[in-house]
Amino acid sequence: MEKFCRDMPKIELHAHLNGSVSEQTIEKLLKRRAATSSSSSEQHGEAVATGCNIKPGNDLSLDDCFKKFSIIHQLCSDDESVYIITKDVIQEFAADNVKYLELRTGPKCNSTSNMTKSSYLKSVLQAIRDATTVKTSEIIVKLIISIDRAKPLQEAWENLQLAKQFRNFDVGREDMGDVIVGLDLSGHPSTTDVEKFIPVLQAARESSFKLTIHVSEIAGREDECRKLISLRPHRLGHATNLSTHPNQCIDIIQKILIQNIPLEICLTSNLMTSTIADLSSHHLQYWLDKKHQCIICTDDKGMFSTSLSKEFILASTTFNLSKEEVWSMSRNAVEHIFSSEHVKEQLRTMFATFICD
Ligand SMILES: CNc1ncnc2c1ncn2[C@@H]1O[C@H](COP(=O)(O)O)[C@@H](O)[C@H]1O
Ligand SMILES: [Zn+2]
Repeated sequence: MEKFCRDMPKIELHAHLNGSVSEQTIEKLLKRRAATSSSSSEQHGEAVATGCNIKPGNDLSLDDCFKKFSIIHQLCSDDESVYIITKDVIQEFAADNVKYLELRTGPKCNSTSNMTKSSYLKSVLQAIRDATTVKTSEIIVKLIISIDRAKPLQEAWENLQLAKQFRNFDVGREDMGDVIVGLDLSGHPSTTDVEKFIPVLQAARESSFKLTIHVSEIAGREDECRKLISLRPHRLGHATNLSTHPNQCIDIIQKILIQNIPLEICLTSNLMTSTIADLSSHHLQYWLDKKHQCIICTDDKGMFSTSLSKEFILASTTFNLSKEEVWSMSRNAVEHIFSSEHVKEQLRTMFATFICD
């Protein structure tokens, strides 16, 4: 099964750029910083001492996880490092037989390095172009712009503006349509007052962007989830706590089922952030029993030392899935990508002609 999961073509639809940075790339960035600056040695020390990877078995909280994000953000605070991490992340997904990747990130600025949100985004897009236009590349990469729920509303409007401005940036694959395909709402789930973002998400929808929203990653977020689902998002991230108290959330569960909104499932992430007690109680089983569309994803492969193959292996061992079931979960993700019918058709053909034993 392990070989099968590694060899099988895969579709990754929930991967945060900065959370996907591998240990090797972090080493590379630390060396680069050490070579180019002497004043930031404190930052190196902090990053190295804390370690950017969360090791299995640690008693972690989402707070720890978000502290680590801010360390990675400090390390990737100039255009060149943003370019490096994007290229590396794409190559690592490609090496894991990911054939289509929807990477997501929130544009950032840094006055010390003169990085603007716009230059950040350009660096990401140039790296997508350079990583995917080499002859050996078989991966198609699209971008989703993240709105951080912990940041001010103004930032969300700026992100939408940037998404519109750069949606058809030339990444050398005109036949594949726009490179920016959607918007995401994510960030620390304990921050409240997410309703304020609804008009931005609505406007994004009206501009033909697809929407994916992190919902119910922690308990007690049913009311906000109800409001966000009324936007009719195209996919949902996590939805961890809905099935834990199905009676209180039955209306939400019904909506997800009736509107057929696929769920992006991130097993290791949920386990490591302790938002589930253990894998056997993971909500994937609940939704599979209802024959609902679930997409296996990594969330933050660097942060959680995982890969998409590892997530499929974990799903198959935890929930006793056969090779056929694993294959069809991977194949069916094609139907939920944010790209055009033309791209879907290419991926359908790729799956149909792939020989996997
Ligand atoms: C673990 N569960 C999670 N829940 C919510 N938001 C998460 C997340 N994992 C990652 N992010 C969001 O993605 C950002 C890092 O990527 P970018 O800097 O945008 O590339 C984090 O700062 C957070 O806002
Ligand atoms: Zn996420």
